[in-house]
Amino acid sequence: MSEPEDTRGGQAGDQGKFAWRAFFQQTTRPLFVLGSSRRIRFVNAAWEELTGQKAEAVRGLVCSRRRHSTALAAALAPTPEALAGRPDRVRRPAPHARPGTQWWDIHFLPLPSAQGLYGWLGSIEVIGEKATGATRKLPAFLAEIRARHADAFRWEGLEGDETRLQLWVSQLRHAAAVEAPLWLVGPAGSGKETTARIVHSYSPRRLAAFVALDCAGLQPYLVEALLFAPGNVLEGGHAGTIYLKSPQLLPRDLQQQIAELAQNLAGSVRWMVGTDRPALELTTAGLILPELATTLAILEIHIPPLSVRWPCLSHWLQSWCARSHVSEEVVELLQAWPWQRGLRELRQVLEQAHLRAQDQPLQREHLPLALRLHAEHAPVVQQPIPLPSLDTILQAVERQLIELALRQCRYNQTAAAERLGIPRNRLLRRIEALGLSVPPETPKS
Ligand SMILES: Nc1ncnc2c1ncn2[C@@H]1O[C@H](COP(=O)(O)OP(=O)(O)OP(=O)(O)O)[C@@H](O)[C@H]1O
Repeated sequence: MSEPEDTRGGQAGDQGKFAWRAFFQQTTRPLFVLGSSRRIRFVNAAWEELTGQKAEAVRGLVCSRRRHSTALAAALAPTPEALAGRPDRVRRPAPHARPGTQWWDIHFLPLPSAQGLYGWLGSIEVIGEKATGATRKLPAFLAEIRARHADAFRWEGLEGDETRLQLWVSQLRHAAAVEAPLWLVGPAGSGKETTARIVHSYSPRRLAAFVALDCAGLQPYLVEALLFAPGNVLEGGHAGTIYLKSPQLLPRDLQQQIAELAQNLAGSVRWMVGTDRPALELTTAGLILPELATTLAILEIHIPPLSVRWPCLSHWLQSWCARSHVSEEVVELLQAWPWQRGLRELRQVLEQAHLRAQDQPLQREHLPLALRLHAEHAPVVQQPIPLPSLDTILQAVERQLIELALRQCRYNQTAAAERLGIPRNRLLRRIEALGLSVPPETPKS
């Protein structure tokens, strides 16, 4: 086979060349030919149809899986086996060139020539359903369940008058409007996953599923299977958002695979992550692979501490125990507790209190004993001790010194004045001013 002159293969002068191109153009299977430098030499009409890309636009594109390769170039890159001159087959997530196709099975056929390896013929078989989750039609009952579920995840659960809350919600609203991966940072139980669900339910992918993978609770091989094995959560185009909880606990090779997957799937699924520390800190500590951080920590948003989220209390009460108001006293008790397990602990306490109250208004006695005792023994804010005036202190010191000097000198005033280093007249004036009563001089024994 001689080298084609253009990617569509239409204008060759030589009849031999034209024959294979015509054949390739007629087949409905998407085909492409890479030259020995892995550049695209030819694509057929079915390939253009599949990818939505024109032959002219991709001619010369180097197909490799380097870090800065486009998703399309990475998807078409020959496998190591094919590079070694052997036929090979690989399944890869379809790039986002055209929404819909989820997986590509690519067969690489090395093309020998008199000078060595001419390049590769690639043939693509599309696996999986068409249409992204956003456009896919759901059965009515599923759509209804999903809509009801989405109702539980609304901005109202986050909003409040506090400036910090408003700023936070405006960052999240921005995150909902864009496609970039979102990295949420906050301690355990602070509401990272719930926040991610809220952002998802306002995003363009809200009709598709929110898939949460708990990398702390699942064995790494299960996380790998859920993402990469046949029947994984990405197949079928149902997933709109993948949420990874604590990916820093995954082995580094799996983190690398996820980074590559996220790069390849950019545009067809949204990635969100929840960790207890910022991505940079986890990367510096060697817990998160830099590739994963640079791929997924595009928007990093921190969950505000519970102490500034109290304006949301009535909303939480409403969603957890169908009640929107509690007395000031109960609110004060709640605010005094440290809530080390965050909103998860608060939710448990309020749900239990609600059960104890049996539909009566929530009172102090419905709260757990530990919480009530804590409030009673909470350190009382100390009032500053009032200080005596400087004159009072100086006079007290002066009085003690004069009395001491007089006692030591057996109440001889002349000797006491000398001991104090002041004239006798001055000592007499000070004795009078301080109202000291001086006994008569005692004789030497
Ligand atoms: N805005 C909210 N409105 C109502 N409930 C919430 C909200 N945020 C969090 N919660 C509740 O608080 C609990 C903890 O939330 P979530 O699981 O989202 O926290 P997390 O930070 O992801 O926790 P972890 O890191 O331990 O997984 C859950 O029961 C959740 O329902």
